[in-house]
Amino acid sequence: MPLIAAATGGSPARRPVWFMRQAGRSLPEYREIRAGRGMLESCFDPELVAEITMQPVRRHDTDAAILFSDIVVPLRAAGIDLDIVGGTGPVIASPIRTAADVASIPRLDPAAVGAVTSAIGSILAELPDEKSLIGFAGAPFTLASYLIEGGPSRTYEHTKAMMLAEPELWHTLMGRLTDITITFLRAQLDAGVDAMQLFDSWAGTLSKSAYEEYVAPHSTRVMAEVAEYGVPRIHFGVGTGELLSSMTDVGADVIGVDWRIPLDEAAARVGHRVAVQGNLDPTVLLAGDDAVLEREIDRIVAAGRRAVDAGAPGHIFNLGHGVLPNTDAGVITRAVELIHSL
Ligand SMILES: Cc1c2[nH]c(c1CCC(=O)O)Cc1[nH]c(c(CCC(=O)O)c1C)Cc1[nH]c(c(CCC(=O)O)c1C)Cc1[nH]c(c(C)c1CCC(=O)O)C2
Repeated sequence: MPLIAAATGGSPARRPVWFMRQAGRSLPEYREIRAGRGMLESCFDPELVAEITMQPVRRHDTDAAILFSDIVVPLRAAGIDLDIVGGTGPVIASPIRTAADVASIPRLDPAAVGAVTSAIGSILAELPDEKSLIGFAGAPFTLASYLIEGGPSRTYEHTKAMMLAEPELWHTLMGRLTDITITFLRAQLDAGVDAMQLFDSWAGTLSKSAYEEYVAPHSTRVMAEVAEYGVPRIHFGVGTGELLSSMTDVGADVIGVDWRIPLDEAAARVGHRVAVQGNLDPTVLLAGDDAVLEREIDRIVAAGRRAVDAGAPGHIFNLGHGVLPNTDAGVITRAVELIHSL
């Protein structure tokens, strides 16, 4: 599998590429199959999960499928009242702010994500041998930010207030979310996913010292509790240029990089200890200009080569964040062809 080879210092048969949010609104076949069905309800329908996961692999020939699910699926499965609102994201019915709120967070019974694990079985049966299935979970900090703010946020003010002013409560909350994340990942790993990605999408809002004190111990526990499976552990966040080395220290095998920092510089920041994944700006796919697409893909491929020449174990091509919903599916296919041809 090219993705596994690139993650582990091997020689991939071709340059591996997949895109965050490759399964989603950019695909007409996704919009059709999701019509009239809620996002969360879809995530608990094993046939739908398997079908949507496979759609971008069939259409674009990416080297990996990423499980169609969401970071709040294990929270919902544990019994937390929340919804995913189109155009907004996760919305929590009662934000978690007090000690009583934190104490009320349930444990996750692996049987409650049986729809996810059964979908994984169907996907693995259909996925060609050379393609990898990536499982994922939200990291404890990013989950905590949704639970505390009650939804998306620009400032994360309630989250940071709890972290700084009530550190004991914060660590109790993070401990519970860490348990849920570990259970969700282990269920996917037991079902046979080939690699996993921990999404700490919003960790970039934190200073390095806050990340290391309030977040890293919990993400370290997540990574340690899945290490025995021996599958590549990818760690990603947006705006995390200053955190890359701390996010590697928690126990990543691959560091996901957003578009703000060149891949070779990112690789140097982590001492070439781990493979790099990224990092085309998702808006490049919207520019509507083939020459721009070629030039920008060339730039990423060249930086990835320099990273590997300097000692990084490998480069997995991806975007710096998810595919934007307005992206033309044909442009994504063209990008994959280009990346494979270089
Ligand atoms: C922060 C976060 C969330 N969910 C996720 C993250 C981490 C990744 C990241 O940083 O983007 C993870 C996620 N969510 C989804 C996937 C599927 C796999 C894939 O990447 O293709 C993955 C990996 C499907 C989804 N998750 C969501 C959609 C869109 C819902 C729809 O199609 O109706 C999809 C395909 C909903 C969602 N869920 C969330 C947001 C911000 C949104 C978007 C809201 C919107 O724009 O409507 C929370």
